[in-house]
Amino acid sequence: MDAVINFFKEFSSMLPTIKVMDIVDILVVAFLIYKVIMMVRSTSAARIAKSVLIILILAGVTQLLNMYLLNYILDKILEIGLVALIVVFQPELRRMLEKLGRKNVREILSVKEEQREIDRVIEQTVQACEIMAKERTGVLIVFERSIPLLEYQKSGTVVDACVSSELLRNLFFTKASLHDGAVIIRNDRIAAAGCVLPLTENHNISSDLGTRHRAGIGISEVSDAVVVIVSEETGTISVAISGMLKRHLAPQTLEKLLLNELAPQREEKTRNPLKLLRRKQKENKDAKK
Ligand SMILES: Nc1ncnc2c1ncn2[C@@H]1O[C@H](COP(=O)(O)OP(=O)(O)OP(=O)(O)O)[C@@H](O)[C@H]1O
Repeated sequence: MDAVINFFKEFSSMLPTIKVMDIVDILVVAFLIYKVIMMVRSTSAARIAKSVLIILILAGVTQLLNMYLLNYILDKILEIGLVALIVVFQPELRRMLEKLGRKNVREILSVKEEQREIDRVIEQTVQACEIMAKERTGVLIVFERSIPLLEYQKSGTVVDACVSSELLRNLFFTKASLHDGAVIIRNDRIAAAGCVLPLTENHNISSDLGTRHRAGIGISEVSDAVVVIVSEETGTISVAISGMLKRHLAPQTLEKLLLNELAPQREEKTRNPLKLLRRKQKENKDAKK
């Protein structure tokens, strides 16, 4: 308790000495922390970041309580952990630095960059699904969220590529070697293709649904992933979330659903107004038919 009181006493004595540059310094650090949180949010990195935060808090508490041995061990864990983190997140760090090099200052300061990317990913996915539904090509796309799907990714082939309608169509093209199984999308990139997913054991689902749909529902039961399925037989588009399957979706509904699930903080009015207008016109036209 004394330590806490001392801390606040010291803090209040320091207040008059704070300069403008100190405030700028704090604001810059806060902004950088915010950017890092936005970047790792809803990824496996977020879970690891939480663990690091817990260890940091424990290290602080043990220092305050003068628990030297435990504090020493936690300090060592943090030292080794930092090196381990750099090794584990080497691909993500490399991608982040590459992105940083490509952006201008305005883009670096903008918080909308990640949102624009997820919008683009959704647009490309919907475009691909619409075409593949018409062509009767079977599709199984898994959007990873906070629960890592690494063990399922391992059953497939690493792709690590930018999401585009053309690439998705190529991956599911019936004569392509990776068309069987699922594509996993992580952090707005195609992480892997040809992945084997767990089948649902739910006996209540419609008997006209085969293994592609069962696999899509299965992975949505064991994780928080959003799964898009296109039936090879009927061309219908479905989405599985938390073990529930929404069937017979129009491309526009699919887009709305994906935006809701994958970019919930996004408001309609912040999206490209021209695109919204075009979509509205198309919806009106479809309604008149
Ligand atoms: N466990 C699994 N993980 C990933 N993909 C799977 C799995 N099981 C089956 N699939 C995919 O589903 C395909 C078989 O689909 P099947 O026709 O049995 O299912 P369906 O739900 O009736 O789909 P469709 O309506 O498209 O015919 C396989 O070729 C494979 O690509």
